[in-house]
Amino acid sequence: SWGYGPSDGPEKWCDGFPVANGPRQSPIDIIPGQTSYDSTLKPLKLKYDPSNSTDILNNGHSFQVGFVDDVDSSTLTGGPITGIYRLKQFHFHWGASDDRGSEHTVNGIKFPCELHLVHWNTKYPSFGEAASEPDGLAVVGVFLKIGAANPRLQKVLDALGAIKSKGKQTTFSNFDAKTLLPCSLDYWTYDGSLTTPPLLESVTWIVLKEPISVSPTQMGKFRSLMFSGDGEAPCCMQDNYRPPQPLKGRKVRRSFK
Ligand SMILES: NS(=O)(=O)c1ccc(B(O)O)cc1
Ligand SMILES: [Zn+2]
Repeated sequence: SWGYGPSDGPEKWCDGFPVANGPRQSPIDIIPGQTSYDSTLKPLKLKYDPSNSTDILNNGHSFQVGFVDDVDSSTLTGGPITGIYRLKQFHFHWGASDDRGSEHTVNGIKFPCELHLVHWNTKYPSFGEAASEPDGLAVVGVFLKIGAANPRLQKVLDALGAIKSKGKQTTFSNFDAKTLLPCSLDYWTYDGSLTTPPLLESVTWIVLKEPISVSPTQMGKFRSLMFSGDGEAPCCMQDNYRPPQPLKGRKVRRSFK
């Protein structure tokens, strides 16, 4: 299946997933000077119940923290979306070194890491159904910038020892995803896609302008994970990011002046 190497990486994904060359692919390079302020955009409302994180999983492409999503306990409302979207999971993308790793870029600048909080529209019966609808998903993207160690992030990183290789999963309860958000919820928004196969064009992207901090040592913890499973040739999980894709005429709006 697909990966991030020379033989199975982003340049090859169009072979198995032709939508890779579609009209609303993600990520993109955000050029702030070319975005339009939209005063009709509402403030983002993220209501995350700290008690409903469930597990942490190495899925062979990243690691993700899962949430109970059979009730409206952790939700996204407001912002550019209408209705209620439920938090399903969050995960990250990062580089082999601190000079790259984010999927979205700003004026061509790459950050060392990017957090994605994945939500699905409750007008559809499940995540799987929503993922194939043009208004099915909303992903909040948060940049991580090198600076002081982030104590809230450290709680997630301390669990990585138990999920080093592909397929490993362990319980991860009572984690409040809100603690990973920056002070300001100012954002850019545009219509896009999943950034990994199946690359479905069902995502309203909401990229926060303010990054959160991560230390070089903490970045090293991300890179201690493996793409590979137990018994396979060990392959460090790093550079698991798709580069920016053509805008193809799309408008990027911003919620702030
Ligand atoms: N990287 S992303 O947030 O666009 C994303 C989210 C979910 C899935 B998925 O559930 O397959 C794939 C990519
Ligand atoms: Zn992602």
